[in-house]
Amino acid sequence: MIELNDVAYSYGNGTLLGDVTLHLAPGSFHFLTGPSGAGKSTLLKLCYMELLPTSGQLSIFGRDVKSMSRDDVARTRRRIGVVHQDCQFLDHLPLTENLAMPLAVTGRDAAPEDQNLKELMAWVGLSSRADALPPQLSGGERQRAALARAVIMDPEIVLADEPTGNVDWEMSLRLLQLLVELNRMGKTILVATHDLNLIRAAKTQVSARVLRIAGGTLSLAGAEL
Ligand SMILES: Nc1ncnc2c1ncn2[C@@H]1O[C@H](COP(=O)(O)OP(=O)(O)OP(=O)(O)O)[C@@H](O)[C@H]1O
Repeated sequence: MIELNDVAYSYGNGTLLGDVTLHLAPGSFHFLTGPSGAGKSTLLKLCYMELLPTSGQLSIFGRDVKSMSRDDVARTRRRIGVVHQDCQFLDHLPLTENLAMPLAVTGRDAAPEDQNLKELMAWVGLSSRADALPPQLSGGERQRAALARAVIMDPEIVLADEPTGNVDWEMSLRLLQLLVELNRMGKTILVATHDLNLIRAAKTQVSARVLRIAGGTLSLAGAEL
């Protein structure tokens, strides 16, 4: 689904990532961990083509990103759902309208009474918050809303950057459960997280590979996980 071969990335002030090789197979579940500032978000941005490699090869759904036109990139991105670290919403629009926004962009039905939208709200446990404005949501509600928005286009891949940041343990487990359910539906999942307890909890439920990024390189995490 996503293949990085000897990918390096630099923001211009020295190499942040060097020779990173990563293959995300269809239906796989990966965690990406490592110290703050190691480059987890950067690697996710490469997987979403928000950034392009400084060198090396990045292929998504079998196509080298270098050969993609702007339209190809837009089409490819629709097949990837992203939960951003800061999960921003349009504060003046109710939650349902925020979640329906990706549908509206592609000209699909975005009405609040849309059945898929209703089911999605129920799936993340936010049916009763449909009319709430984003600033009225709790941290856990925002994170669940961000996950719902990421999957509204029924993507094949879900990339989540610290999806359990700023929520308590109970809510972390609930969010993990949603990610596990998505994986059981066949979606390929990549989650960047600091939370080793979350990874341990996940490993009792799914066969997840844990990668650690440090010093610019990617390796399989140790036996402590
Ligand atoms: N747009 C940018 N321009 C320059 N440097 C950047 C930019 N974005 C990130 N960096 C730097 O790149 C490094 C890696 O950042 P990144 O956000 O990928 O790390 P991370 O592992 O996700 O960190 P955290 O766990 O704290 O979220 C950091 O030193 C950061 O300051």
